[in-house]
This record gives sequence, structure tokens and C-alpha cells, in this order.
Amino acid sequence: MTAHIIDGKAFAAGLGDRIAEGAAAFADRTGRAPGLAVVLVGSDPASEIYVRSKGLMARKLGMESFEHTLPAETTQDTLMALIAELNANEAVDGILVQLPLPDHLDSLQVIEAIDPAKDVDGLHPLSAGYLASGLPGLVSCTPLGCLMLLKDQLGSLSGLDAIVVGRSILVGKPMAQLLLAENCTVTMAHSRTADLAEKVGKADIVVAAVGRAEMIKGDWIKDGATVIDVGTSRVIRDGQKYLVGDVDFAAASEKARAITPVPGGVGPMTIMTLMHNTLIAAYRRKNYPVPELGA
Ligand SMILES: Nc1nc2c(c(=O)[nH]1)N[C@@H](CN(C=O)c1ccc(C(=O)N[C@@H](CCC(=O)O)C(=O)O)cc1)CN2
Repeated sequence: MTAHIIDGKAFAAGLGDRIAEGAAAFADRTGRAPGLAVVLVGSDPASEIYVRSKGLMARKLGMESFEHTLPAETTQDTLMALIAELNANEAVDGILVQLPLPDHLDSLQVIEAIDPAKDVDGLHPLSAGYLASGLPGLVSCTPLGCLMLLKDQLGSLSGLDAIVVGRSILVGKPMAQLLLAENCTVTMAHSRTADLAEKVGKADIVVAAVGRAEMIKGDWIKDGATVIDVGTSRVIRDGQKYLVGDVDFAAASEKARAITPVPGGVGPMTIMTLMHNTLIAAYRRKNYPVPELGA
């Protein structure tokens, strides 16, 4: 079998069109655009690119973007004061603090300070609790994007065996909860799972989010499985730089029914689901019915 290559960029573009319609309708009704505040501390080059992309995308879809770039030596108190200010700002519907923060800052304390109604990153412990309890809340962007791609490929996920490799708060844990809510039977694996190859080999759905370049080998994949690769590692081979995922893409493509590439698979969905969450947060904060985004 040669896998269908899942085009995350195209899917994200379609979702973006629907979000733009929802943002325009919100602006017509309220006299203001949905607002997204993104906070960057320090000058990590990758984080700078992601934050710039988020601001550009928000504006492209008709949202207001509030960008706060703070120096690397920013204190916890200064950052907490900014979060309090953004929580109180009526024009801000969503707040995202770009991760990772510099080592001297306490990320959890910062995330816990965000108003859960504005937690468009879905990382507040209350958002995680809502997800685990099956209650409506805001869901972490990358796993939400993975779920959208899976449902687009497979329709119903009910009854399927899924494995999530990786147990981060950002991806692995919320991903497992989302799959469980879709009635999958979920195995949560990680870098220390015994007999990982055997466990991966039983899964109809593989979500790889362990952060190790090509750790999941092609011959582990069950024939006809759907593979979602969240990993992005930069490697140098024969003097050339490459971006690779957590899955050996070429070999896995020979076994899978469908697979996401790196780049161009999950990555573009991460930014679009942030826009999706910002729109939802804006509508919910006004107690307006959330528009159907078809995802
Ligand atoms: N507060 C948050 N911090 C971080 C998150 C997050 O969701 N919330 N996720 C990542 C970084 N990230 C967005 O912030 C992100 C990562 C990757 C991509 C992306 O489009 N990747 C491309 C490849 C880009 C490249 O060539 O380097 C792809 O996979 O196609 C978008 C967003 C950590 N921090």
C-alpha cells in the first residue's frame, strides 16, 4: 500500500476561509474584530517565527492581533502583570504565551493566571479538566488540528485502536483525551514504553508526538493505519539540513493508508486551530452561538 499524503496546508486554508467568515460576522455584530494577544519572552528564533506567523494569520482572517514582545530577562512579576492586563482588556478574546519561556520563569504559574475563557492555547489546568470531563472548553491547538485531520480522513473514529506516542501537556495528553472522546481505544505510550514496536503495530491510528527524529520505524506500522506525525526535528544528512518527523516517513508510507508529511502536515494546523479557538472564545465570551466551522 502507498499512503495518501495528508495535506495539512490545504485543510488549514479551507478552515481559514470559514474562520474569516465567522470573524467578519462577529465584527458586524459587535463593532470590533475578535482579538488575539500573543506574548513572546526572549528572542528564540523559532518562537519569533511562530509568533510572527500567528499575528499575520490573525490579521489575514480579519482579527485584531496584539503582539507583546518582552526581553529575555523579564521578571515573573512583569509577565504576571501583563497577563492580568490582557485578562481585563475587553478587546482581547484570546491570550497565548509562546512556549518555551526562558528557564527563570515559571510557565505553569503564568498559564494558570490566564482567564480560562481566553485560554486559546487550551493549556490552563481548567481547560485540561474540561476536556477530560467531556465538558465544553478550549482545546490545545496541535491535538485539535490532528483530530480534525483524522476525522477528515476517516469520518467516524469510533471503535478504532489508537496509540499516542508522547505524553506532553501540549500534545500527548490532550490528544489521548480527544481520541477517547471519539470512542477510540487509546494506548498512551512514551519514550520508556516497553515493546513500543508491538504496540504501534496494533494501532489503526498512530499519533507520534515524542520529539525524537524518525524514532517510529516504517515496519512497525500496521497495514492500512493512519499516521499523524507531530514531530519536527532538524537533522543534517550528507551535509544537507532537513526537517523530519518522529516517523520514518518513506518506510511508513509503504504501510499506512494515509500519513502526514513533515513539513506541511500538522504544523499548519497548529496556527489555524489557534485562530479557530480565538473565534470560538470571542463568540462564547459574548454568549453568541458559535458558528459552524465544519471541523
Ligand atoms: N504556547 C504555545 N507554544 C508552542 C506551541 C503551541 O501550540 N502553543 N507549539 C509549538 C510551536 N508552534 C506554535 O507555536 C508551531 C510549530 C510548528 C509549526 C509549523 O507550521 N511547522 C511547519 C514547519 C516549519 C519549519 O519549516 O520550521 C510544518 O510542520 O509544516 C507551527 C507552529 C511550540 N510552542
